[in-house]
Amino acid sequence: MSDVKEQQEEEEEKDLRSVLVTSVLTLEKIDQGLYRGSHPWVPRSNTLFGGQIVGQALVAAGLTVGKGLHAHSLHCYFVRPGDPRVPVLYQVDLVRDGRSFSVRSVRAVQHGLAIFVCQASFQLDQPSPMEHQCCMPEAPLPESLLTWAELIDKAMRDPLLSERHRLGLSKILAKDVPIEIRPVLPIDYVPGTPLEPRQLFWVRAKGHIGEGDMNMHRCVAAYISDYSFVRTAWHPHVRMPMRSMASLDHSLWFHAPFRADEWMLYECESPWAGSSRGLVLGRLWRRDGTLAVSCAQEGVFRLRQKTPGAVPASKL
Ligand SMILES: CCCC(=O)SCCNC(=O)CCNC(=O)[C@H](O)C(C)(C)COP(=O)(O)OP(=O)(O)OC[C@H]1O[C@@H](n2cnc3c(N)ncnc32)[C@H](O)[C@@H]1OP(=O)(O)O
Repeated sequence: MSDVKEQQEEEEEKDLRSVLVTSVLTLEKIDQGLYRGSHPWVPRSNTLFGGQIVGQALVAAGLTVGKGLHAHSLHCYFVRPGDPRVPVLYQVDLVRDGRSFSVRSVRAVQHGLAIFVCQASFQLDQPSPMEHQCCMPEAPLPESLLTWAELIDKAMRDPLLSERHRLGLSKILAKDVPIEIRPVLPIDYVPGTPLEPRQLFWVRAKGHIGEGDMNMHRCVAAYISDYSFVRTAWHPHVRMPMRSMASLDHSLWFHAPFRADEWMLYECESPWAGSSRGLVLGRLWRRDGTLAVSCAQEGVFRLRQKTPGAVPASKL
């Protein structure tokens, strides 16, 4: 094969690789245990996407552990909104290296202040006869479902949709998110329709990641796991006007190997909301029914108090 053709093929292969791996989760090394991350995608809130910070922090921690160690859990707090105008610095503290486990503490900093802190633990592969898991919920296969974008496109063709909602949906469509979603349960295209505090959707990274490093698939899953997660707690309350919503913390446990560029079923459920907070629990399933990842997150929801005049007449 000629050099030019080989180079061309290499370039094409590179283009097919997920942008999550080639840019979002590629960190620049500044010094020992110090890394810099950039943000190719910024949500409409104009603060940094929590999943990106979690994913990048896990990449930074993983760069400091020995070969053969894989992330099995991490526990994070989002303490300040991230500023999309400047990069994020990740400072990794090598807390302990034991025979089986290595623990790292990561502090994400902008403008000299912590925006995020987390602890991550890595383990050498240690098979054990003690094994069990619960069952994957039943769901139609992803190939039989419409994508989120197709569903929104369909909703936008509804002649009864108001101009305001049409504009909102077109903004969602315009977002170039590096993940693909196929909802199993109905989603709230039209704001104001209360739903169960539950979500079920197939999800995978856009593009090809390949077998690669198991830690990279875990970092991609960390990114994906924050997408649309916390709003599960908001589903039954959408009629209450909201001033702001943000994730406060995020925890992940990795159970079995998986590929983040292959379809996984994301099961999200909110068992509780109160005190301006909502708790969401999640499970990422491999399509063969293996439980790959468990997650938990609490979010803060600041609602506008209804004025006494807003009480419906039927309740007076
Ligand atoms: C939703 C998609 C999922 C995501 O990815 S979200 C992105 C990841 N998460 C984040 O960026 C959250 C980062 N963390 C934070 O911003 C703060 O920790 C968080 C959650 C706001 C809590 O902070 P606080 O302790 O309240 O901090 P603060 O005093 O600086 O206030 C921040 C804003 O909240 C307001 N606030 C605080 N207590 C309040 C209250 N009781 N009632 C109404 N408003 C209240 C406060 O005025 C301030 O508002 P503003 O920003 O000045 O407009």
